[in-house]
Amino acid sequence: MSTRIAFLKGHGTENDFVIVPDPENALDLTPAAVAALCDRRAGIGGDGVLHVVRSAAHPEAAGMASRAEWFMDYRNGDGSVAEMCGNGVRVFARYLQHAGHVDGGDLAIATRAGVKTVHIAKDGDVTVGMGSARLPEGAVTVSVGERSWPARNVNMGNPHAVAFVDDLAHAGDLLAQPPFSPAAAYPDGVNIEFVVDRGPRHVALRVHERGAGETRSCGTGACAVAVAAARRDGTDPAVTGAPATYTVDVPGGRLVITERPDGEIEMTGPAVIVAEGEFEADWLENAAR
Ligand SMILES: N[C@@H](CCC[C@H](N)C(=O)O)C(=O)O
Repeated sequence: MSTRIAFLKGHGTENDFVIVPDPENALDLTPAAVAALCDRRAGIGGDGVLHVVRSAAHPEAAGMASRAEWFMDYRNGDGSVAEMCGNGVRVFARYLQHAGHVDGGDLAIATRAGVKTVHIAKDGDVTVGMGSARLPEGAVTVSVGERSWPARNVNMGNPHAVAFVDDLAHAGDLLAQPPFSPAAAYPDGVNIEFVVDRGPRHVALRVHERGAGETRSCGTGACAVAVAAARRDGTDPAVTGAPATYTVDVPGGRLVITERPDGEIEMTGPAVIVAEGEFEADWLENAAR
């Protein structure tokens, strides 16, 4: 019998992840292995993998080890690497609590987009200090079928294009990557959010995630949407001097995003562990061939 490898399954607003605890970074999680784990028919199924590694044991995170014991080595469902995952970091924190590595309250988690501060509240929600957004200049256009929309380029550590539309149905089938231009705006690909208004400082989105297709939620995407909406609505905290809070409905639930005048963004939402189990190392090796 081959070695058995522990995993958990979790989600944040139905953005779902296979969680692979690997404190000493001993597993060879190739892109093909990640894709096999995330396969919804032949694997465990998920939008991505949360590879849980001690920062000191990972070459990309060793420099953050003094500030954050754990590194979220995030992979998209197609096996590609991403800089950051907003829903993932909440679920990662929930896993650390579930496994007894941390109590509730405040902790820090290393990501490829830097160290993120996390607060696990007694009521169950998790709040993440997401850092600040970058807003690269330049017009961007996204298309679905015959329709095109101007989009705002927002970088939350990972790249986003935010398009305000009249009706989320106009976004059509988001399984395939919607075309965008100019290509040079996003040399490494992009996550695309389509957004409608629901009320004052209340919006709803659908998203095509780079490396995963249409998902039920995207935390960094919700932050990018709140930032774009604040610039559109004249509530940019850097201009008004007051925080701007947006409620962002996603197909899988609701996230609340606050941007402060200093640019810092906080995201609050649920994080749930739904199952835990084991898979055979041999299965993964064969599936990843
Ligand atoms: N679902 C995530 C984002 C995951 C990474 C993204 N697909 C990318 O490639 O940048 C979130 O909640 O932020």
